This record gives sequence, C-alpha cells and structure tokens, in this order.
Amino acid sequence: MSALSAAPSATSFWPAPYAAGPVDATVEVPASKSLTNRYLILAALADGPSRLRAPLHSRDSLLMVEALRSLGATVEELDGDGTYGPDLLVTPIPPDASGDVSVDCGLAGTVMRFVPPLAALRAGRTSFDGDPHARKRPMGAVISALRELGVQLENDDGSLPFTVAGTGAVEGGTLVIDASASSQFVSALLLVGARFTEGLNLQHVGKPVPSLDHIAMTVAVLREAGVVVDDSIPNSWRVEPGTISAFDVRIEPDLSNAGPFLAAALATGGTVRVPHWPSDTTQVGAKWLTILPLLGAEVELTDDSTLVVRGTGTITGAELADTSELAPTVAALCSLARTPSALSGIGHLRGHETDRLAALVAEITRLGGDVEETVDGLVIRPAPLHGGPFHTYEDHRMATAGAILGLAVDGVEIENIATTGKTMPQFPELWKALAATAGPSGSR
Ligand SMILES: O=C(O)C1=C[C@@H](OP(=O)(O)O)[C@@H](O)[C@H](O)C1
Ligand SMILES: C=C(OP(=O)(O)O)C(=O)O
Repeated sequence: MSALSAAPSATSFWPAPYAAGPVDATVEVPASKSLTNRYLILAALADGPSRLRAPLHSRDSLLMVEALRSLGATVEELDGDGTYGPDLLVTPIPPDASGDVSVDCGLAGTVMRFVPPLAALRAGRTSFDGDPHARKRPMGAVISALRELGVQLENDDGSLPFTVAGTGAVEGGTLVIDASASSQFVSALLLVGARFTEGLNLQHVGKPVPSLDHIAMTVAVLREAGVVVDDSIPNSWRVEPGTISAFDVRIEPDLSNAGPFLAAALATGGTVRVPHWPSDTTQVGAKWLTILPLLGAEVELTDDSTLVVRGTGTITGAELADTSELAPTVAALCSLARTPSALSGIGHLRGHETDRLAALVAEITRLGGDVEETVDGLVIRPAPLHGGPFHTYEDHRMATAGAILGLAVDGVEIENIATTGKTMPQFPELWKALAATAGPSGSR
C-alpha cells in the first residue's frame, strides 16, 4: 500500500503476538507526528530553506509534504542520520505561487486543520478532501474562522470537502472561535498568524479546549522560529505579524507512539527502554512518567536520556483526566488492571480518527472486558479477557491498543494492522521484535 493511499477497507486480521513471558526490549521510536507536521508548515512559510533532521515518514507526514508541494513549496530528501529515513529540506512557498490545486487530507487532523489557513495566504483555489471518515471529523471552527477573516470558501457545509479561494493575503486581526472540539483549531490559526498582515488576536469561547499540551507545542515551535506569541491569558493568544525564521531542527521521538511499547512492560511484567527521551518537551507523551507509575509501573529516566519502564506483574486501575491521544493506550492497560479505572476529559475523542470512546467500548467488550462510556470518558472495571477479533475502524491507536491486549491475552486478531502507518509504519515489525524478547509463545 502506498503511504498516501487510503487505508484498505478490505478486512484482514493480524494475529497479535502473544508474549509467553516478560518482554525485555529497547525500542527506538520514530519521530513525532505533531512536531514533524508543525515544522513542515512553518518551513513552508519561513524566510529561507529549513532542514528537518530525523523527521517522521508516515502517511500523515507524507500527506503534509504532498499538500505543501501542491501549494508550491519544494521538499527534498537529504541523507541524514535518522534510523527511519532521510532528512527533509524544505524551500518555502514562493510569494507569487498561484493556480488551482487540490489537497488530500487522508485522515490526518493536522493536514485538514493546518493547511486551509495556509492555502488562504496563496492566490488560487485549493480544494480539500480526504478519506470517507475525514468528512465526519469536526472542521467547523476552521471554516468559520476563515470566513470571519474574509477568506472566500466554496462548496462548504461545515466539513470536508470544500475549497479555499485565496487572494494572496489575509488581513487578520481579532477572531473568536469555539475550539472545544479540537485544539487543532487553535494551532491551525496560530501557525499562520504571523503571516497575516495585522497578526492575530485569537480568543476561544465555549466548553474547555482539549489537548492543551498540543497548543503549548504550537506556541513553542513558533517562538523557536522567532515569532512573538503572547499566551499569558487563558483561552486567548496574540501572534505578532512578522517573519518566520528558517531553521534546522532535529525531531524528537513520538512519545505518544512510545506509549504502546512502554505499556508492554506493564502488560507482561517486563522491562522496556526507549532511548533519546527528551528531558524538556511539549509532547503530551511526557505524561507517561506520571501515568505509568499510577498504573503500577516503575519508571526511571536515566542520565543517558533513556526512559526505562518496569512492570511489576500487577496493573492497578487509576482515575486519569485529560489523557488526550494517549487515551486508547491507557484504556487498554486499564482493561488488564486488577482494580477499576475512570478516564475523564476525553469526550472530544468522539471526533478523532473514529469515535474512539464507542470503538473502545465495543472492542474491549468483545474480548470480554467491562467498559462503559460516560459523558466525557470511560469507566473500566476488571474482567477476564479472552481472544477474538479486534476491529480498528481505520484508527492507528485502536490497532495499537488491540496489540497491547493481544500481548497479554492469547488469540487476539487485529483488523487492518496497516492502519498504524498513519503515524508509525514500522509498528508491526517493531511490535513483533518486542514480543519475541518474551521467548516463544505459549502459556504464561
Ligand atoms: O495538534 C496536534 O498535533 C494534535 C492535537 C490533538 O488533537 P485534538 O485536540 O483534536 O485532540 C491530538 O489528539 C492529535 O493527535 C494531534
Ligand atoms: C487524533 C489523532 O490524530 P489527528 O492528528 O489526525 O487528529 C491521533 O493521532 O491520535
């Protein structure tokens, strides 16, 4: 399957490796999706060529690269020292770029939310569409924000597909949005705000914005590129107009995608090490250092920046709020716990790659689990699990959640494991290698 093609709809099931004993593995995790795609956007708007070292190469990052190429940026591959592919050299979109183009968003939230404001800065029509489920993901706040900013949109009914008819400039100014469905609405506007003639005063009004770590990440990468951002008032951001400076940056490993591997230590009572763990990061995956001990793990960050997680053989349930994109991994671990768990502050997961709350309830229940959906999360109670099919709904994090269960429960079969290619095409091989460290499968 090409990285850009839609995830296959034909049903194929992957026998998840079952670990006969404790795993003992060191796993080098590919680069962060959220950082790679933010740096790609900034590089396309910068004042000169930028280099991304050891970036992510996955479906979501390729969709972003292709989107930027369509808008006129040049993205070249350069030999680098990354384990999982070349560096990227990005030459920005030229000021006189114009013409009608189309962008395939796949199922990537970062592409469908971040690229339309960028397209508004260019003269020409850019049409956006994506996978069938992409048409169901919330887009309203980005679309209404562009309209408020005076940008013309065509064929839009509040979701994909639609067309942005850019004129080459956006005046900017004051904008009020409701970003309660996704932090990406805020990030999308902040990322391009410095290129609006008057900059941007953005305010959120409504229920709380989810995934605040991801907004902190956006602000941090903007400041690295010399953009002046004031985020001192909650729910309010000021981006000064100005230059986005070209940069040369090494991308951190994806700490969210490290999650399933770290979870394997708990699921099997083993040890997993992830090297190159950043000591200072805006990634939400930094929270593993506090989440995993609450679930019963011993966690240590060594002097050589390796995160070491040891399972004690017992997983304890926990009350955890605002786990954002970590939630499917957390839910899988909680289903293996000896005591109940409550996950809250994740109602917006209903608008992710699939309705993740419904999907987790359906699939964990199918394996014998006891899970209930609440207004803004899940309650998970201890129950003996058994093998069987685990449906994934084109959602990479459903697939990795199923793999965690399969490590601890014999006979779990995961639908369409290739869906992990959205952010980590190497997942099936890395997971098999991890499971193999537990010895040949059999009963524990
Ligand atoms: O900006 C980003 O890179 C992301 C923001 C979050 O989106 P939501 O705010 O919609 O949860 C997160 O869940 C998603 O995986 C990546
Ligand atoms: C919600 C996610 O992705 P997206 O960037 O497509 O929103 C995710 O990766 O968990």
